[in-house]
Amino acid sequence: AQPGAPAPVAVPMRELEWGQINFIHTTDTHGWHGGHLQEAQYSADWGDYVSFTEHMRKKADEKGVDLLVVDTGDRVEGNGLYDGSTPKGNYTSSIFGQQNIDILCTGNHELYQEATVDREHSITVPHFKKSYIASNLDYIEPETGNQIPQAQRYIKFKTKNQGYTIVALGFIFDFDRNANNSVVITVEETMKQEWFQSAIREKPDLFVVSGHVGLRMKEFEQIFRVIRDANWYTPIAFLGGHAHVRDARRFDDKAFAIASGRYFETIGWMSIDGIPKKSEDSASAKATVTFKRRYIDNNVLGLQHHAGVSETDFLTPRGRNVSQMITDARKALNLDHKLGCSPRDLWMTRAEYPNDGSIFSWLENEVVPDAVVNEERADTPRLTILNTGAIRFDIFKGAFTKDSTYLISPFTSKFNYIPDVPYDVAKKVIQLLNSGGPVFNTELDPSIPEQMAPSPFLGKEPTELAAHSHHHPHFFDANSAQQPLVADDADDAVSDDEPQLVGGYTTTDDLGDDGDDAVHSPIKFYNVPNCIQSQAGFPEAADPATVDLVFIDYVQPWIIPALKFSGGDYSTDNITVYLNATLTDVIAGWVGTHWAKDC
Ligand SMILES: Nc1ccn([C@@H]2O[C@H](COP(=O)(O)O)[C@@H](O)[C@H]2O)c(=O)n1
Repeated sequence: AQPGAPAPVAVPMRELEWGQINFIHTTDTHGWHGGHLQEAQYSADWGDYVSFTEHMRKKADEKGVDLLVVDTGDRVEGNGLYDGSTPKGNYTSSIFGQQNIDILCTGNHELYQEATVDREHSITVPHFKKSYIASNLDYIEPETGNQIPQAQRYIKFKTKNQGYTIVALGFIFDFDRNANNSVVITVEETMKQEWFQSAIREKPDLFVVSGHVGLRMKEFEQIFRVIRDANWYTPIAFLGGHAHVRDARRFDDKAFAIASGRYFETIGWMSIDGIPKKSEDSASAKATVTFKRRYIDNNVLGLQHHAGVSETDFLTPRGRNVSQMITDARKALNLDHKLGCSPRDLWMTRAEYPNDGSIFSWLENEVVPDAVVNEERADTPRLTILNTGAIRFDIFKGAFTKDSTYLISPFTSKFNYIPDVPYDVAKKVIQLLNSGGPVFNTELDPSIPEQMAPSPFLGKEPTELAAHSHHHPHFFDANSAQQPLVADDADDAVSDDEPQLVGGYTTTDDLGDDGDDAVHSPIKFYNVPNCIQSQAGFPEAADPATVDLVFIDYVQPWIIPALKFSGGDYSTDNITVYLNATLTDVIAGWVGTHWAKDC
């Protein structure tokens, strides 16, 4: 753990169950490789993780079983350790690269910016030459314009201890907001390609499908069906991500999937037993394959427990060195530099919106009206729209640092506007963006933020919108299977004869409700809309005739259609820059001016 991180407390634990092939899985770490410096439960850093996997590999060798370490993308964007450097990722690439990873693939956040795609291609892919898989992702070479696979399409290998043959694939969901130097081939198209058709006929003992894909999204379902049609009895292990949830899904009795949360809070564990060897067993149809899973809270106490080593023996030389690399990087980036002190906790989904404790109410009422201002248009009434997905994390009472600004909102999106829009037209846009209602009221799956958010147009889309129907602002679902950990509430106290529980993830998945390694008390959390809107510069006497319609550029694809739907005929020609600053800059500036420096 990093210096200054709070020490975790011992909690009731569920053990890991080992099988013949075991997986340790991270996903959606978003640069949190230094761990959580304000949450004891998640305070282990990437160095601790390196130590942990070294112990676990040794344990696997002693047991004569196999262990594979997997990462399924979105390693970038969301933490000062990544976003605070120039270029972004200057430190995290080498820190991440210290882990010995057997299978890894790309997430959508590795693809939003051209520079990120380039760095992935020139640093991470060659570093993990044997294990990086890009089944449906191409790279456009800047020098030649040639379209080439970002990495190998699939890998085939034999496991170290038992010699099982594995064919591993690495997908990203059908993402289409990727930078121009990358090409995402849809999963459906990919599966028609010759190499894929050969790969699924390789007759391995186990298929491993890694993917930056939510377990309930259509892509894993498609892949499962095609592999299963060609291989009736071969076990298939899916390792997914993107949805930021702990989850496990059963496809059939020989195919399971795990997703391992977000922000390096969770280390996923999946084990498979009863895998028949093709070379030895012709009756594989009869084999009973069992899958187990565990969601490990990422703190040193828990990692020591699972590794079965004492506190003094836990840190390996390599792991210790990685922790030091992180400490040095955080120092060089000045991430602990305090900008101000938050007077209270501000929650994304743990407080109702609108409410005093909601980060969105704070932005809407205090930050945006004050700090998203174009000085030349300051006297013109304005409506400013932000997608709630632009906010990535809570603010805790106390020091708000340079690091916090990136935890809250790391994106490079800036503010655009359309001037002088009739108020009667402009005011309807927010209603349209939010009119999809709560995700769980739709037939779509609740746990998939990007692809599955409902259309804000409730099936009445203007035709040009239909083509972008999965481009909706990130929608957080309050009723998803599991919830982010925060400190226990006083009123959650358990009776005297039960152990004191810490509030945290209480996951229910296709295998039941016993997946979390730490037994937690549950936490309530709430829905928030797709977008929020701030109003500023309005006259007191009456509504204005026209307003500037300001919006963060991420939501631009919906603005023109929404205006059209509201009776305003605009095109992208009417859109210009309002403020050349990111939300990160805006929040940092506001905090520096408004919050006290002593805490
Ligand atoms: N410039 C951006 C990029 C992304 N977002 C939000 O992030 C969501 C995707 O993040 P995941 O971790 O879920 O992959 C996306 O849906 C947006 O809400 C953004 O606001 N600005």
